[in-house]
Amino acid sequence: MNILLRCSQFPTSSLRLSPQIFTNSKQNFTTKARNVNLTRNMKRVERRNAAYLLRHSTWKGLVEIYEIAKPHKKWIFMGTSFMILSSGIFLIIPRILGKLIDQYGNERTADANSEISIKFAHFFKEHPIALIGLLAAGAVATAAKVYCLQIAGLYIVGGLRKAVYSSVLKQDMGFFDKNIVGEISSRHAADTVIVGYSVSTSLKDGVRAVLVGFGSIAAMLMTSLELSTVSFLTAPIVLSIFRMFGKVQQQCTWQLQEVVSEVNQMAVERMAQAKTVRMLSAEQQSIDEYSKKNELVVEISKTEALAKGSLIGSFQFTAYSAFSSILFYGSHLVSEERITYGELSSFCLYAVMAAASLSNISGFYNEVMKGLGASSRLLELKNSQPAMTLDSGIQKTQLERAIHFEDVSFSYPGRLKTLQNLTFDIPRGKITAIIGPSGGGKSSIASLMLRLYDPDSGRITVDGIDMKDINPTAWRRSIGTVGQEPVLFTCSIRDNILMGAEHPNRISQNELEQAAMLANALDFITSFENGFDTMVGENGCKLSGGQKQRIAIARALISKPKILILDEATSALDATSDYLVRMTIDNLLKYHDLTVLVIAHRLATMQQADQVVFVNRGKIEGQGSFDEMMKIQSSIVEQEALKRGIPINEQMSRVRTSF
Ligand SMILES: Nc1ncnc2c1ncn2[C@@H]1O[C@H](COP(=O)(O)OP(=O)(O)OP(=O)(O)O)[C@@H](O)[C@H]1O
Repeated sequence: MNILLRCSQFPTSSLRLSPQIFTNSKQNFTTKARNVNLTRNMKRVERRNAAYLLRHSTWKGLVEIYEIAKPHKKWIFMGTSFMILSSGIFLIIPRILGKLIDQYGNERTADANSEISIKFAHFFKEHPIALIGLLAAGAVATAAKVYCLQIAGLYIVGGLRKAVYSSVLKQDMGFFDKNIVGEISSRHAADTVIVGYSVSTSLKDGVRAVLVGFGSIAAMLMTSLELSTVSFLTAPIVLSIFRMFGKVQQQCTWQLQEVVSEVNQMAVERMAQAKTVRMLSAEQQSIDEYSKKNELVVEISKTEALAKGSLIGSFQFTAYSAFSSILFYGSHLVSEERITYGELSSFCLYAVMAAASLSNISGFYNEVMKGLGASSRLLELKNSQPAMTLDSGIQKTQLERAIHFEDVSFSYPGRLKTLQNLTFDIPRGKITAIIGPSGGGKSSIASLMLRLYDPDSGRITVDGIDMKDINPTAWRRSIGTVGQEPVLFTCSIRDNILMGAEHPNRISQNELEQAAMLANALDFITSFENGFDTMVGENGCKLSGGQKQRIAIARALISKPKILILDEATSALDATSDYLVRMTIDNLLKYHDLTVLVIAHRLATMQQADQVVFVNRGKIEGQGSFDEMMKIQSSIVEQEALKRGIPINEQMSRVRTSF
């Protein structure tokens, strides 16, 4: 019975509250503190975002995006063709309009045969409806261009998103221990939007802006060299204004993205964990924290708005000054008959087009750089090579003799030794119960058995074959696993159970019901109005703890595994649910020919085991049959009890009542 004493010390993880970090936000938020905070946050954000994105804006990413874009070149080709057509039409129109204006006056006109635009002007003068037709053709070409390139952009981003998602899901568990899932999912969600926007902007507007920009500058030069010189004099002023305010605005945009994503992340987390927030009465605390972060958003937005306003204002000022100069000087040239009214009109239209295109090019450049920065982070995820590949190695799906742990040591990244020199067997067709205090390493043994991690030293063999040589996917498929805290996905009961099957569409309703019956879940599932199609809510929030547990058991059984890993629930289930889950597990353990590793917390489970392994602080401290273990453990239990100054008899009675 001494072993029972030991077990009483296992702190049940009953109310495993999510590790929320509610920072103390009750102190007064003075202006000074706010400013210090703002500056510090801005600096941090700047370091993390703007600098990162810019420094990582390499053109190398373009090559990879090109590879992803390759299968969709049909759309890009069609879109580019329509773009050239529409740009050509809209570039020729101002010239034709200028010539048309001249046709109506007595101004000097060039020889009708000397220029194609004059021929067009003659033609359109005779057939004005054709001019409308040409404009309509340009508009249709523009619409077709936008459609094709938008589709191409969507395919490219979809491809990138899929590549990143599948790469992330194939990473080894160490990757998830080292990286924060929130950050990865934000990269996946937010960065793909930035890349998507950048790709579609570059394809749709960028190339067009370059084409039209250079085309209109060339047309300006061809129309009048003198007027072009006057216009180009304003270019350095416009460029320096763009540089100055554009930079500030760009930095603010990056900072905003980062802070807004932090605010969102916090809000989503607190809303998703509303129950925990309510239990901690932390509503006001969360609202205060949210407001504090929101203030930062407003502060950065103010700077951004100021930069944006100054940029637009200055641009308007320079643009109007430039146009006024063109008109004044142009009228002077017309009066001296050095150019015609028509030429002045065409020139003005080309100047407007050039200014708009130059402004688009600058925005396009920023978008491309931002997109490249974001894509480098995504490509880093996409190209990240897992230490353990998912689908290579020997296809071992049956256990013939035993799984053997041979002097196995293991530690999680950044942790001291979690498991040390473990040697024991999990024989085929037997029940092995792992017992021991909380944090001793029981679940880590199960993780190694599933090959979620590889040992640092020693080895695990399956029928003599090193587990490192076995195909991890095939091996895991042959094992049914029920965790201590069942995780359900936000879908129907049916889909949750079928998640455990290799080929879900080959599972019949009968097989589904059988698995649910074995898991003691059929009765409550059929009592629901929608039966197996009942939606379980986010992480199964619409079900009780015991129901979730039984669905997780059904999921583990759906593929009829010959090996089972059960991490016995220690969560506080209500009496009936607890009883039903216990019954289910007890029934499963009676099945013949099933190899079971059970992380046991109950006396009844331990008693059913063929062997019991006692793990404490990462070491095996005892191993044998249940009865043998009771004898071996006595001295350890007594020592522990003495250390804590608890009379042994008192501990014994406490333990007995807990089982
Ligand atoms: N992913 C991880 N990264 C780093 N350390 C971990 C990780 N998972 C577990 N640990 C640490 O490894 C040690 C063993 O944990 P493990 O979950 O195996 O214990 P356990 O015996 O199953 O505990 P319990 O009975 O409370 O579930 C603990 O100190 C724990 O903090």
